[in-house]
Amino acid sequence: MIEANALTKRYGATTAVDQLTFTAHAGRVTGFLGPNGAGKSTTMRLVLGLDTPDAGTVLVDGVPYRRLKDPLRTVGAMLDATWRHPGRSGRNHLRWLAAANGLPDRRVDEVLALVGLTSVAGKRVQQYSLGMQQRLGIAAALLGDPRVLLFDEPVNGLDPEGMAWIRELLHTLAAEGRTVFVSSHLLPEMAQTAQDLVVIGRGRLIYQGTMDDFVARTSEHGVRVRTPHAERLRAALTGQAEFTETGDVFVVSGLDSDRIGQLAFDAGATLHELSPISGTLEQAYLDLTREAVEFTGAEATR
Ligand SMILES: Nc1ncnc2c1ncn2[C@@H]1O[C@H](COP(=O)(O)OP(=O)(O)OP(=O)(O)O)[C@@H](O)[C@H]1O
Repeated sequence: MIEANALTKRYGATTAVDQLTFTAHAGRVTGFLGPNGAGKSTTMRLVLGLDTPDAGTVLVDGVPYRRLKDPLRTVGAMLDATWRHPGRSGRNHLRWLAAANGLPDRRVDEVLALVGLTSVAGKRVQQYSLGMQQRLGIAAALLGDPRVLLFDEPVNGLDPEGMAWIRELLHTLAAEGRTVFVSSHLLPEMAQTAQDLVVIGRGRLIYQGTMDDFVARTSEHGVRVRTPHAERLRAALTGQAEFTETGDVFVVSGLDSDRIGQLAFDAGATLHELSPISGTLEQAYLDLTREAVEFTGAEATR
């Protein structure tokens, strides 16, 4: 479990993390979302004791990182997958990490197998593709068999196969009872990966809860209806619900599909389609973060 309580970090005049309180639970994949500059990387660094908070606390399985007796056995992280040790092989990189942290050498081969790098373990990391570097970063995070895992943008630059592999791995790690805390800018990918969400904007919490509840908040709800009898349907819906009309397609909000079907039937309007529109993570996210976006599109393109 990761528990942040009123966590605050300032850099000069910038408050990167502002009174942030959230919990990432064991046995769940928690997605960490926020616009650029919202404070995600800073938060992850605070969790890992790489930075000191100005106020508040963050605990990893009940203990501040710096007081953990065996940090690598408690928490593993992949913050910057492109960091590498030029000239060293993947296996030697992990051996070096294991030795520095008092972990058994045999664990190196176990994690190499776990991430599918056994056959290239002797190759120099310089020659690794981005996908292989990501896998090596994940292997390093898993080295101490930790209960808590943090991944910053683990699918960045990966092909669909690589993304599917990471998704599967994160699900497995959570199913084993671990806490998995992961940031990503790829919302459709996150929608398939995370069960819980922590969303921040300008360093502050704007949502904490389940993915399902978050998506249910979206304004993109309604029912799509297609009819050759637009006039009859329009008359039936007027005063009963809000709707938009484009050709023979109506998008109705405020009534469920059972009720719309009944109204259409009573009005003698044949329906060729009656389908609820479910919200997407992307829509819910855009709705919620609109005001919290630090750099608007206009500013970002300057
Ligand atoms: N070492 C630092 N010195 C000064 N300012 C910093 C430092 N690290 C972060 N910041 C500032 O703190 C804010 C939060 O940055 P952070 O990198 O945590 O955001 P982020 O959500 O990870 O962004 P991105 O999605 O772009 O990676 C930004 O305004 C950033 O410029």
